[in-house]
Amino acid sequence: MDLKSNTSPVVTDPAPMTQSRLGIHSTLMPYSPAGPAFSPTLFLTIPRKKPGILDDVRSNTWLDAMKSSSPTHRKKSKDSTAEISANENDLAYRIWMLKYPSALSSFEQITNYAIGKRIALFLDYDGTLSPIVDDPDRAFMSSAMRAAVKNVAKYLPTAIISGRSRDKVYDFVGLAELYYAGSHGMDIMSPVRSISDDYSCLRSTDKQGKEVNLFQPASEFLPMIDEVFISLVELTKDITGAKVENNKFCVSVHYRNVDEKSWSTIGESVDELVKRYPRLRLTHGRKVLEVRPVLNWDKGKAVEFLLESLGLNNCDDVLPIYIGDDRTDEDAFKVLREGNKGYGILVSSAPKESSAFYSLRDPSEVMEFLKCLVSWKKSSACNN
Ligand SMILES: O=P(O)(O)OC[C@H]1O[C@H](O[C@H]2O[C@H](CO)[C@@H](O)[C@H](O)[C@H]2O)[C@H](O)[C@@H](O)[C@@H]1O
Repeated sequence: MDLKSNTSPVVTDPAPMTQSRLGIHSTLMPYSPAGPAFSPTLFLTIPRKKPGILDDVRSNTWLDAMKSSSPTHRKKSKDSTAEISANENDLAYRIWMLKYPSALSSFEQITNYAIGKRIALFLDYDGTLSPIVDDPDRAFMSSAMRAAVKNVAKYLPTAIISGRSRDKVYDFVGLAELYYAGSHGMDIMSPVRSISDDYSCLRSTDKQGKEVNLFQPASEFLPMIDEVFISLVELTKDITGAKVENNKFCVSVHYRNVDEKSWSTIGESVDELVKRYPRLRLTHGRKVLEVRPVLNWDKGKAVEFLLESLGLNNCDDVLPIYIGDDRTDEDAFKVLREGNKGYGILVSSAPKESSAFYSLRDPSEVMEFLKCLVSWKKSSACNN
């Protein structure tokens, strides 16, 4: 992951990615079949020195990383200094958008690439379909957003890939016509279809009683994750505002509502605990620490798995689009960019380094984008 902690609001240039800096992604040629192949070795080699806390972030200290982990909840002040800084932020965002153009203003460009192809849509949940809120149990998506997702799924194969448990994200979204991957892709329900022997799936049934494939590469970690969940609840019980969420194959420790003075306490305690489990690692997202198995599996691999399960891999007539807002979504953006397969769209209201091609400011723009896809599909159906 190549997210850099930066003192300047304007991000630094990453290694050259495409020839374009102005949104003309001309290297996204018709799908290249030479994308990264699935490695049957799921387990990562555990390094001699176990990664320390928040090793996925290049930051001076992990406390800095915890502080910079979400652009939301900036205090609004009325004085002129705040106004100047708001203007500077706005300018920085516009400059950033030269590199990550709005997927709405670039819609025609995107659909031009999609001519003669089927778009496969992958959506993150929190911060993408639902706005970031203080209480993770109340991160509801609006009914307008649900209608937009339902509508787009009539035209395009659509999957949700979330850090939440699959059941929980299903309950939030409530649409049976989608495909769901929970626990950052470590729990995927997909249609029954014969797929590569590299993936060992179980046969199961979905909530409607239909036969499905269940892919759970971290299943052996279940007892360990449950044990760690219980310990984390105990460990954080006296830290006001801390919340521990069991996401089945990973655990989230939320510190959004914890007084900043206690962030180091919470970070240290979680780090200490995870050090006792060499097969677990600690990453972080938006005001959340995440305990996950040391496993060569992520949202990027989940996209590849779903494309294969849906019969959409190895086709040069498929254009995958992935929309997400968080660090874990970068794995999916990378798979699409490096395999020259499709587009990542980063949802962010602040400049940040990303492997995505395009950007959208917030969930309301995501909804707009989904509606545009539907209108485009409808009009292209009329024209054919
Ligand atoms: O992959 P995602 O679907 O984006 O899930 C990532 C994490 O999202 C949730 O936490 C985030 O959203 C909460 C509600 O808006 C917010 O309170 C929290 O600060 C955010 O980090 C979810 O609760 C986590 O379990 C997911 O891992």
